[in-house]
Amino acid sequence: MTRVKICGTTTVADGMLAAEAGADAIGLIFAPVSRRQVDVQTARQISLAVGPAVGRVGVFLDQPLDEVLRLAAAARVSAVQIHGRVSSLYLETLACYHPVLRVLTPAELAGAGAPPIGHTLMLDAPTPGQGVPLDWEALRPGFLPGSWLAGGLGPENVKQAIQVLQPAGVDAVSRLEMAPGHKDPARVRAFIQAVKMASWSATNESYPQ
Ligand SMILES: O=C(O)c1ccccc1N[C@@H]1O[C@H](COP(=O)(O)O)[C@@H](O)[C@H]1O
Repeated sequence: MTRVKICGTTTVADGMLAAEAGADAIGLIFAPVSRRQVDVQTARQISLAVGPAVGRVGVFLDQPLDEVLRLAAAARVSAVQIHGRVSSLYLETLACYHPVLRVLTPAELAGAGAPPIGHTLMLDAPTPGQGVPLDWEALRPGFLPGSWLAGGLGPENVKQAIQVLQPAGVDAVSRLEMAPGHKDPARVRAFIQAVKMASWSATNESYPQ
């Protein structure tokens, strides 16, 4: 079953929207460059509102390890998503505290081996959060089992992405919004439904009739 994360959550209402629509996780973006950056007090309120059954993924880009740990703890996240160039020690240290969703670009994937314990890989565009899809067919040879997929996913194309790559999870934001940081409820619901239908089809079509 492909998991689904709805990212760029900036309000309790949008967090509850995703949770009630069946999202497995929501993303709370702390990267200062993001138009969807959420303050840590609001993030904690969102985490507490959606409750323990929904993953809360803190999203970071080019931020010091101590800042990541401080924000992650204060916001009550259940995992951290790390973009950008960081050392192995940075990632190993972080994995002592939180499950790590390590984001790689297609170019970085070429040289990456299987992730260490506590890490899950996610493929995303070089500039995240822009709604630009990756070339899924080109990714197919090197896409590691258990990896997640992001980049330009929406209700209209996620079924094809799942059919091509069978990702363990999918993650989206741009194509689910009315404005940066503000979700379109109908598109969020349609995206989650499309993921679940595509995942169900892929599972059941593989069984011998
Ligand atoms: O969305 C952002 O502003 C952002 C900023 C910095 C790091 C990550 C960001 N978002 C991530 O981008 C992908 C999905 O993007 P899209 O659907 O193509 O718009 C997802 O991993 C978000 O966590």
